[in-house]
Amino acid sequence: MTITITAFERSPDGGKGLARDTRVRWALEEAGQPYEVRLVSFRAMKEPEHLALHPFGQIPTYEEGELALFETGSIVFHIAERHPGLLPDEANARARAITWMFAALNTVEPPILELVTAKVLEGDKPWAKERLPLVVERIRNRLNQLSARLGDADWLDGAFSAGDLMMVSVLLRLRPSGILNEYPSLAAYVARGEARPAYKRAFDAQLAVNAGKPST
Ligand SMILES: N[C@@H](CCC(=O)N[C@@H](CSCc1ccc([N+](=O)[O-])cc1)C(=O)NCC(=O)O)C(=O)O
Repeated sequence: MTITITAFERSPDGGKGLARDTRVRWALEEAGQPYEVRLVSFRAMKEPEHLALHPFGQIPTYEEGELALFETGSIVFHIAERHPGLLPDEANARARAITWMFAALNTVEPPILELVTAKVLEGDKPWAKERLPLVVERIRNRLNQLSARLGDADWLDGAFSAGDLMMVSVLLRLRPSGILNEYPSLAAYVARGEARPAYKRAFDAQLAVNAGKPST
């Protein structure tokens, strides 16, 4: 059955991989699954048709026959469950890879999103200058812990998995801040993810959508 995802008609970053449809595109490419893309405007995302798919009026969504999903973690897990290439067959290794998916979304991404909030949404608040260093400290704490665990391994737990796909995607959000470059082993880990042919196809596909469109 045809897989259809939704993505920004025009991504604020000009389609350079930070919007979360990249994670789903990457998973589908790793799984070798063809997919269609329905582009949605910011306005359309808040209209009933899209809200029926995504209660929070966001992208991405995933449709396949009668099934409609939202939340990139859930969508990537759904793809990984049904196609080889993203989760190990061995039960314990599979469970550990899924643990790393949750760790990326629940433990590493929140402080990174706080930085985006602190800078973009709260930057003009009188207390912003006081808050920002606290946010950065929480990110550095997590990155110290993550780089200690990764050590000199290529991936978080043996072969590349959906856990790495999610962790690399989360860390990519940090790149504009420059903080990632303070952790050479994590920067190299992210670069390994970006070097994967499946990631390159996902990135190029999103960029092509935005080519020639001024970023908002
Ligand atoms: N928890 C949800 C979060 C989905 C989400 O944040 N979607 C964003 C796009 S990806 C987040 C994002 C957007 C833009 C950039 N950028 O750099 O341009 C980066 C990331 C969205 O639809 N935002 C519009 C809205 O909420 O009204 C998931 O993981 O799927």
